[in-house]
Amino acid sequence: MAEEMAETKKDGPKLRLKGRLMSASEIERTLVRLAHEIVEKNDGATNLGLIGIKRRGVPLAQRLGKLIEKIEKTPVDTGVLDISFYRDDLSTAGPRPVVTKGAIGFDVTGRDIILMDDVLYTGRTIRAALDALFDHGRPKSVQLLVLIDRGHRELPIQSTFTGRTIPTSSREIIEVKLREIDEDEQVLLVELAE
Ligand SMILES: O=P(O)(O)OC[C@H]1O[C@H](OP(=O)(O)OP(=O)(O)O)[C@H](O)[C@@H]1O
Ligand SMILES: O=c1cc[nH]c(=O)[nH]1
Repeated sequence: MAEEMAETKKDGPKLRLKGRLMSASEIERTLVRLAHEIVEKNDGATNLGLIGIKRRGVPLAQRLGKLIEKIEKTPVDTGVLDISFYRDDLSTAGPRPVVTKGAIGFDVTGRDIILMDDVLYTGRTIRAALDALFDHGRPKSVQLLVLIDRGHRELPIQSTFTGRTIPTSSREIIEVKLREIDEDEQVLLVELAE
């Protein structure tokens, strides 16, 4: 652990690395376990549809789709929800998640949908994603998968499938790095340096 090591995000606050929470192989093993949990809970994969929330939920959904296909020997529909954050001067709660209009990639009506994201924090992204999902159709059910649950919920939202639960302080940040987006693969715990 390189606790004294500090990194500065471009044009962002100074961050101090506190430690690595997951390596690439730990992420892989966790996704394999989650794929088995999904299949077990849903009694197979025939009615499943996986939806990744941009950005890092998308490669997670694609990877889990392939893992489930390997287990069940049946292809699984995989789609995308694009959520952007807008800073609203009237908001006291930080940037507001807003869904960008765009196709999910398959018809969600009647399906057992699994929404996927890398980090669950306040729950506001998932709330926006649920609103958007129901604008696209009426799923039979919606389950939530997150790689990391770091606590600090501001809404009554919880994950159905959780990679790791990591209690954090509000000064800490979970940085999930996935090779498809970051050309790196690990989960880091960082802290605002001042
Ligand atoms: O529960 P919430 O408080 O809504 O926070 C969780 C969201 O925050 C992160 O997105 P981030 O803002 O880091 O964007 P990015 O992953 O697309 O860079 C993460 O990917 C989740 O989507
Ligand atoms: O710590 C956090 C909080 C929200 N989103 C992240 O990616 N990390």
